[in-house]
Amino acid sequence: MRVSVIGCGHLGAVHAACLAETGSEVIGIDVDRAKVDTLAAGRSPFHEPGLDDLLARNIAAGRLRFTTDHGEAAAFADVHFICVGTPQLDDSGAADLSHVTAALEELGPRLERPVVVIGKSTVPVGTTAALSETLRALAPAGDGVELGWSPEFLREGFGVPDTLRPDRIVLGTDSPRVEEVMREVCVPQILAGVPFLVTDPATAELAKASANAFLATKISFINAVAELAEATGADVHRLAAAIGHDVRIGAAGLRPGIGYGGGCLPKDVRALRTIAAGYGAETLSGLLDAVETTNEARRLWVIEAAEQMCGPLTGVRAAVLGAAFKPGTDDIRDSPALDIASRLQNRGARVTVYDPEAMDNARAVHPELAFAASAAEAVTDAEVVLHLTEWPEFRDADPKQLGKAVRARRLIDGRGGLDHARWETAGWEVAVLGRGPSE
Ligand SMILES: NC(=O)c1ccc[n+]([C@@H]2O[C@H](COP(=O)([O-])OP(=O)(O)OC[C@H]3O[C@@H](n4cnc5c(N)ncnc54)[C@H](O)[C@@H]3O)[C@@H](O)[C@H]2O)c1
Ligand SMILES: O=c1ccn([C@@H]2O[C@H](COP(=O)(O)OP(=O)(O)O[C@H]3O[C@H](CO)[C@@H](O)[C@H](O)[C@H]3O)[C@@H](O)[C@H]2O)c(=O)[nH]1
Repeated sequence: MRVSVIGCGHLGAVHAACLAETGSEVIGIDVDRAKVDTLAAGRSPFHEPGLDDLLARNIAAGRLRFTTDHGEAAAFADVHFICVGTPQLDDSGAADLSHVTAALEELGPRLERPVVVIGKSTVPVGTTAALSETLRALAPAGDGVELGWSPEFLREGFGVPDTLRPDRIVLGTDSPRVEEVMREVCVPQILAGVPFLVTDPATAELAKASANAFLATKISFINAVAELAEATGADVHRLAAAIGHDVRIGAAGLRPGIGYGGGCLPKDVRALRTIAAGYGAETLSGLLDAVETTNEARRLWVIEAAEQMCGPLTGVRAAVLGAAFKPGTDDIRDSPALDIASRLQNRGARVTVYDPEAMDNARAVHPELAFAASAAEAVTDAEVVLHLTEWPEFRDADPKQLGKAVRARRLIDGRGGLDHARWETAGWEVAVLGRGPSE
């Protein structure tokens, strides 16, 4: 099948490469010329394991190309996937749909024959219904152009395997033709046993928002329990392992720490809260308020832990290990690590950051911070070291060696995963989120 993917960022570039890998002929379109050039050269513009290989192989095989020209996509494809960004609009928390409408305004007037358009971006409930009319009115083919929504659930860092073998595919449509076309595109996944769920558009849109809200709630739940663990001498990390064995709870997404960040969970929780409040669904908006407040509280916990250890932060040299919003990516959107680094700096600390992948992105957005070329360089002369993104190289670091470089052996582990006994044996004072005073 001939498909176009409109918007080639973290979602779209992976989607385009995986569609080509599973046999579609694919054209990717983005308004960002530099991104298109990088992709066309067979390289990913961001760190996503496995994506470079897929791009290079499928471009070489002639199944995948990239352009900035929406007209080329309209002429080529029978199905178009919309993968543009839907960031937070403003302080209200609502989603900004301007990229989605711009993409449809570029594409729509060029649709002269019947085609199917499938939205994959995360959008508020009701979007498909509203935009179906807009698209039909724009397209010369009129009612022959049908819009469905199939929200995406991939995780950054696992984008390729999550797309090739997702947990499920959800399609929101009332149209048998849209369903038929989507089933054809997804044949490899369906044959592999991936559940293919067809719902009305509103249910599909809300399923995506609810999935992210649930994931965020799970993280905030364990982080809220961390508060009580700290007060009572319990260890929330061991507690999480203990309750995670219950299959009804599950261990995934139950890692306590400095909370969730990234280009999705924070904005999607706020967008759903805003929608819920708008419909008078106050139980849900209240719950999501608490989820967000808990997430924010964990960032403050780190600042307070640093103050407890070092006293007033003015002039204190702090080494921050980690800048990406999680390991496995160079994405720094709404990164808890960088937010905390900035807050420490605002309180007078002299912060040096190191991350194995996200240095360029972090430097571009946070010129106020200092950056080091390695963990060893970052901790040199530090009076406190903060572990804020759990990259394997930090877990494997030798506390004895690092201890020789610092001015004071103080560690705040905001993510867990470090062998605290090993650090303590090497003479470090260790503060761990959610570990009570008895240890
Ligand atoms: N990042 C993820 O892991 C992920 C996973 C599931 C869903 N989503 C959702 O997917 C959507 C995209 O997220 P992302 O992380 O890929 O964002 P992104 O910012 O990485 O990529 C969006 C891309 O769209 C391009 N674009 C904007 N307007 C365009 C237009 N009119 N025509 C063509 N291209 C245009 C931008 O230049 C950019 O490259 C969002 O709704 C997000 O919530 C993201
Ligand atoms: O137990 C956990 C799991 C995650 N996190 C944090 O939560 C954030 C989000 O992590 P994750 O869900 O792995 O990352 P994303 O790549 O942002 O993926 C989420 O957002 C995507 C965009 O909507 C969805 O498609 C995915 O299903 C959903 O997991 C990160 O800051 C993590 O550090 C925790 O603190 N504890």
